[in-house]
Amino acid sequence: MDAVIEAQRVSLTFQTADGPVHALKDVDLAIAPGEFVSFIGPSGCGKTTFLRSVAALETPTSGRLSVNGMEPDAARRARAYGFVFQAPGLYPWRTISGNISLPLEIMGFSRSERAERVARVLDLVELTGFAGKFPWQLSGGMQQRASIARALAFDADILLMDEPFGALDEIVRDRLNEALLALWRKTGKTIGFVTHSIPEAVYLSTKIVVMSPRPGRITKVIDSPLPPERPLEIRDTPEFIALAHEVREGLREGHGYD
Ligand SMILES: Nc1ncnc2c1ncn2[C@@H]1O[C@H](COP(=O)(O)OP(=O)(O)OP(=O)(O)O)[C@@H](O)[C@H]1O
Repeated sequence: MDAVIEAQRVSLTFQTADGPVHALKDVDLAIAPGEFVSFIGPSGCGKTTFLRSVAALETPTSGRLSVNGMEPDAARRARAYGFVFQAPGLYPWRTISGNISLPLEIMGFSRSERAERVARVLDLVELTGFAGKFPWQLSGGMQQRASIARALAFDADILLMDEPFGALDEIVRDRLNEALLALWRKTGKTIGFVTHSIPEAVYLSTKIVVMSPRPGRITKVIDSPLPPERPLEIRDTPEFIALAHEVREGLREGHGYD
C-alpha cells in the first residue's frame, strides 16, 4: 500500500548566529497506513524537527516530504493529522470539553457536530466524566489525555505526537502507553511518536526509527516482531528484551548515548 508519510532525502539546516545547524540530513523514510512509528535518539538528533516538518511547522531545506500524497502544507490545510505537543497546552479558563471544541469552533463546525465529536473523543481517552471540569482540576496525565482528545477531534487518519508523556511519572506513563495502544488498535490511525525512552518505543511501536545527531539522520529502522496486543507484562518477555537491546545497540552505533 502507498506510504502515508514519505520522506526522500529530506535535509533541514537552521542558520543560526553560531553558524549552520544540520538538524536533518538525507532522511529517507516511508510510513505505511496504520503503522505506529517511534523516533528515538539523543537530544538534538532532529526527532522534533522531522515531526514538525511532517506537520508543516518547519520547511526542509531540500528533499521531498509527502503526507497523504500531498505536500505538508496542503496536508495541513486538508487537516490530514492531529498534533500532540509535549505540554498539554490547555486554556485554564475553558473546561475540558471547551478546550477540545475550540479548534472545531474555529473551523466552523456546528454546535451539534462539536458536541458529538467532543463526546466521542472524550470516550476514546476515557475522560467522559470530566467534560465540565477545568484543566487545573485534572492530574497531569488526564490533562495530556485531554490534549490527545483535542488532536483526535479532527478525526484525521494521522496522529503526530512529540514526546507527549515525557513530563509524566513512570506509573502514569505506563497507563497512558496502554491507553494509547488500545486507542491505536481501535482506530487504526497512523501514529508518529517522538520519545527518549527505549521501553516506551519498544512497547508502543510497529517500527522504531533510531536517529543520531550532528548531522541529524536515521541510523537504523527496526520493524517490531511483537504482536499488536501488548499487555504491560510483555516487557518481561525475551522478545521484548531482545528488541530493547537492538534499539540500545542502534543508539550506541550512532554514538547516541556514549
Ligand atoms: N528553530 C531553530 N533554530 C535553530 N536551531 C534549531 C531550531 N530548532 C531546532 N534547532 C536545532 O536543531 C537540532 C535538532 O533539534 P530537534 O529539536 O529536532 O532535536 P530533538 O532530537 O527533537 O531533541 P530533543 O530530544 O532535545 O527534543 C538541534 O541542534 C537544535 O538545537
